[in-house]
Amino acid sequence: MAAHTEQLTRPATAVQLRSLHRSFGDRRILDGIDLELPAGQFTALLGHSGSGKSTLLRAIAGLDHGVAGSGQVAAPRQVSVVFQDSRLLPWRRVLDNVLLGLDGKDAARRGRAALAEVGLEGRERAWPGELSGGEAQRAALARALVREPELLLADEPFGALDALTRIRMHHLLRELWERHRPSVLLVTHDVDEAIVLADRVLVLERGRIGLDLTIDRPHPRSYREPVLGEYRERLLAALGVTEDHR
Ligand SMILES: Nc1ncnc2c1ncn2[C@@H]1O[C@H](COP(=O)(O)OP(=O)(O)OP(=O)(O)O)[C@@H](O)[C@H]1O
Repeated sequence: MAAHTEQLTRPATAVQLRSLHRSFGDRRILDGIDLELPAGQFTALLGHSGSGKSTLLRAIAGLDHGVAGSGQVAAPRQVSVVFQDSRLLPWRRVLDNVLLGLDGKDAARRGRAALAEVGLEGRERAWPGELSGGEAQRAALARALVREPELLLADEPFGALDALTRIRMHHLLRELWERHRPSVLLVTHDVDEAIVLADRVLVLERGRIGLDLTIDRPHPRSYREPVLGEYRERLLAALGVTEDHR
């Protein structure tokens, strides 16, 4: 059985993984991961398709009960997860989706404020089917943020969006992070997305963290900054992408 997720006692550290293993049948996906994510850090996780990024994220979220494995996972109690699709319930209006499971007199006001923060003021009573892909992901972000998570786990949240919407969402996510300062772990297959958004980029490789890179550049960053090219080269090399493959 997978290890139980417990609350960390050291608030300076958001996530602590010790010797994390996960397997499906006889295929070992995560092979002894040791990792610490400091509180409030924006981290991206890269890796080839099938390298185990989502498996790692689900282990941190405590969403992998029944998966074979061992090791320790410590993570905050307040965790929100955003996926590639918004997972809004189609039969509930946007605000009701954001508020799902929230109690308290203040909940509706907080939900409206969260929707305003992601640029969806006035769409509270819309049905999810009336939203564009980008708007639906905005609503998913509002639903995540209204819970004031200490840790935001995002599994390719912009993977299904067009290039322009994606860039707008990058700005939004970074802005929201600056305002709320949760720890973020963003799973992506997009090297540029990782470099522009995150202050630390991890590469998952053969079940381990193959590269742990600090991106020490001020924000906002542009894709075209030449200095980011050096980080890109290092990450692409870690992913095994050489000039010949581009
Ligand atoms: N429930 C499952 N049962 C069996 N195998 C699984 C299961 N979930 C994932 N796997 C396998 O584990 C490996 C890692 O999957 P995972 O989804 O974590 O990779 P990923 O890096 O997120 O991939 P992608 O970038 O394509 O989303 C894959 O080979 C996948 O087929």
